[in-house]
Amino acid sequence: MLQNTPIILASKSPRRQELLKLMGLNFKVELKDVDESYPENLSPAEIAVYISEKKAKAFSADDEIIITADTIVALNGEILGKPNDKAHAKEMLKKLSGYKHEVYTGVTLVKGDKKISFYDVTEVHCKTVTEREIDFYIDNYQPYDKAGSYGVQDWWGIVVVEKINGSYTNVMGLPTEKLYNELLKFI
Ligand SMILES: Cc1cn([C@H]2C[C@H](O)[C@@H](COP(=O)(O)OP(=O)(O)OP(=O)(O)O)O2)c(=O)[nH]c1=O
Repeated sequence: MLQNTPIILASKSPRRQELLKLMGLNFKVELKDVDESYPENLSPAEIAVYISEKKAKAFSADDEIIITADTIVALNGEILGKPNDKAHAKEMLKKLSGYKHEVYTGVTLVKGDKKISFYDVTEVHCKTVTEREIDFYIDNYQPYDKAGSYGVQDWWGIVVVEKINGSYTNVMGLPTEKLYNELLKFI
């Protein structure tokens, strides 16, 4: 069973750690700084997978399965990563207000010389919000560590997201449904 399989989660994301715990998996966290630049000509799905593979290359292990991931927000082809500051977060959230966008999470699994990469995409519809509501959100929820400057798991998801089409956990940072199926290929 997966629960006895040793796993390294190579991610500082508290959401990813929370989701693996909810999956009942036995894992430890290892961190390394990785340059997250990518070639300009890639699609959003390819970018998410490319960066997750880049993160995986920084690690090696024979007995454990290494899990890396990268989540990006795409709005009409524009990539929204993590904001640099409040003004940048505000700019992103104003763009997301009233429109639908996609969230892509790329995942790479490595054990010894076996590697599997995949991604999932979720469509997220946001209601229109005012500048005051955006200021309130940023000041109270500090979404500086989140792609697209929002967390579907916090106020923005509870109040602003009207509907999603696809995996909720994928938006949070790990498509757990697909991840479970892919992990089974290693045992
Ligand atoms: C869209 C969205 C993103 N996020 C988070 C998930 C990720 O932590 C972050 C995207 O940045 P990532 O670069 O994917 O991950 P990270 O920098 O947090 O951690 P690491 O690179 O070490 O794996 O945005 C949410 O928590 N909720 C959301 O709704």
